[in-house]
Amino acid sequence: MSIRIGNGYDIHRLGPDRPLILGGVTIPHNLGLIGHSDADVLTHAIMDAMLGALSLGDIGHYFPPSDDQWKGADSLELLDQVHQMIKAQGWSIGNLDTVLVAERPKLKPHIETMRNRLSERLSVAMDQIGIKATTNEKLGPTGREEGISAYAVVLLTQ
Ligand SMILES: Nc1ccn([C@@H]2O[C@H](COP(=O)(O)O)[C@@H](O)[C@H]2O)c(=O)n1
Ligand SMILES: C[C@@]1(CO)OP(=O)(O)OP(=O)(O)OC[C@H]1O
Repeated sequence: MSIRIGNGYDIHRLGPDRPLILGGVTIPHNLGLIGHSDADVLTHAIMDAMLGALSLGDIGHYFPPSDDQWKGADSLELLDQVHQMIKAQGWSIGNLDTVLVAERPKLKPHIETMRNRLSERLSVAMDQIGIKATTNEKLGPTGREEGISAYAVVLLTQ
């Protein structure tokens, strides 16, 4: 068996009149993430980790923010495309693990829903999807609630 590992990171600004979508799940909050797409920072980090594992570049290469085609894009649909790319090369997801950095809202009540949504979308078991949340102890841009960031590590097997 061959294995490959990749990591991904993303951050998006928070602002009013936007939904907060994380891992394909809309989370009730007074602020949402701003982006050209739906700004699902968790799914973006996961896609970059999947691409990185196979040295395929990053999501901006495939879905340029300058292209109107991706305006308001559902990041789960982009995830489907990235998943197809890795499957086309004969790779499967071994597991993935992620960290969400958000001062607010409390994400713990939504983590199982996110894990479930992503495991269904990627056709893997829930125990292959790790999602953790932490505050940034009020430090830096995430600590000041200017944005939410996400880190992801993905292991691929062949
Ligand atoms: N947005 C968040 C941030 C954290 N949590 C949960 O709280 C725990 C403690 O967080 P600290 O940053 O104070 O270490 C963390 O382990 C998460 O379980 C959360 O639900 N939502
Ligand atoms: C998926 C894309 C598409 O515009 O989403 P954005 O909302 O622009 O988010 P970002 O993480 O800044 O860049 C990735 C883009 O490719």
